[in-house]
Amino acid sequence: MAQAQPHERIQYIVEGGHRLSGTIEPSGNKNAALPIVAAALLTDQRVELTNVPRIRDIEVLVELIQSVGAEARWLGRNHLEIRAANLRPADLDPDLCARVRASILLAGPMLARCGEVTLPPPGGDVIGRRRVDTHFLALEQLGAEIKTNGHYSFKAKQLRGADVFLDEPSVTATENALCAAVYAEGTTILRNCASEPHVQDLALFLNAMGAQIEGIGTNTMTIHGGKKLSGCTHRIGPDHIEVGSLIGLAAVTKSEMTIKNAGVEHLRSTLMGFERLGIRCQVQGDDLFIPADQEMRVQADFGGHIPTISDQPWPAFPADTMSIAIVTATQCEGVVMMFEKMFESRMFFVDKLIAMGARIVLCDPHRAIVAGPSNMRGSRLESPDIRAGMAMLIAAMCAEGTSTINNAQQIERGYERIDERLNAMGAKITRVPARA
Ligand SMILES: CC(=O)N[C@H]1[C@@H](OP(=O)(O)OP(=O)(O)OC[C@H]2O[C@@H](n3ccc(=O)[nH]c3=O)[C@H](O)[C@@H]2O)O[C@H](CO)[C@@H](O)[C@@H]1O
Ligand SMILES: C=C(OP(=O)(O)O)C(=O)O
Repeated sequence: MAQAQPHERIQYIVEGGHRLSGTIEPSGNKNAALPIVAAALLTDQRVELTNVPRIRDIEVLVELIQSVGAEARWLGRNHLEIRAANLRPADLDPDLCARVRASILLAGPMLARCGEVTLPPPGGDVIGRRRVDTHFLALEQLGAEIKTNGHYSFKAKQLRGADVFLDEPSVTATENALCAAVYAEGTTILRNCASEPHVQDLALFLNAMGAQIEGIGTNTMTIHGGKKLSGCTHRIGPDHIEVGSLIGLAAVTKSEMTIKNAGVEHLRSTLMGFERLGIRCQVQGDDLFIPADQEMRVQADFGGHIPTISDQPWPAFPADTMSIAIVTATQCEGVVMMFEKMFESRMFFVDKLIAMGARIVLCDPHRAIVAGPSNMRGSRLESPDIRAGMAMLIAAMCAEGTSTINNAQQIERGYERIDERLNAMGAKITRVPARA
């Protein structure tokens, strides 16, 4: 089983120029599974989760919940059982917390169950400043006292419902606020909240546990708190970011691909973004069929003007699909502006694509102009974050020659057995573990 161990460094050696064909199913959504695993701490009863992606971020979070007293065991490859009968607000391992952004998601559930928790700062992708202010704003208004001294200490004698207006629709802050609000006495209204598919999935999970959350999928949720939460079984929804990655990959390698159970209800903005690059997918029930013969021509705006693909909070084009859209655009005819509005360092990886032959001007940290198509050459690459790493893998697969991607354990933070699953469709990726 290709599963990186903590501290293990992974290298991918990728032979470019192979077409893929076949059927693939996306894994469960990483960013849904993470808050849901954390939210399983809200009940002392047994929770069963299926379709859990077996990725590094989940393994780390499972270790973290075990360290505060939860029992967790894998019943199958993607089937996780959690029982948090006895929780203690123990010290959390700073190294583990620093490995994932999701460690911050323990704040809401631990505060609810134990009345206190101290968290070392979270980690996650280094793609720009990762604010925690919105988490503090929401939890404070729900009754928490927060002290920061290198670590973040949260305490609450009694969480109470409140009318909370978030200063920005932060995904993980909305998730922490939801977990605290379902436990709080009284009604909470969360305004300007995030509504990504993973936020929706968490809210559906909490409702399955007995919570009463209204407005799921909108930017105002009302939570009638204080209900006794019980155990439940929940299936994690498909990862729309992985689906977007597969669309880009199929298009640039001229592959015919069917993505089974793609979760098409959450793909409108993604499909619209790729359509701007001349890539069209056919929706067949809940499957997505990607034909091999794509137009791959940038669709100009009315009047022949250069179009833009920009990300924004849901339901707009997802920030985590931006790096994939950039690498895909290098293979499309025409000029397009890529506008990353949310993170200030996410675009820096384009220098690696430029070294491979891509024609990209990085105008500033947020905007890049891509002119295609370019012939890409195999290269030595270093993956800085999950999505840039996936973008590099895609570039390597359409390049002439062989590429080496170092730091590929970053890719495995978010994509389960991606080498095996792509090789099964005709890719040539060799995974080489190397001790740090
Ligand atoms: C574990 C997890 O779920 N991680 C996801 C979560 O991170 P996370 O919850 O950390 O991201 P946030 O939603 O808090 O914010 C992401 C970035 O966007 C900025 N921002 C946010 C809202 C807004 O209206 N304007 C704006 O500029 C924030 O200041 C921040 O720089 O959501 C991000 C945005 O979808 C994703 O990239 C991450 O994969
Ligand atoms: C930025 C991401 O993840 P995280 O927030 O966990 O770093 C991502 O999934 O692209």
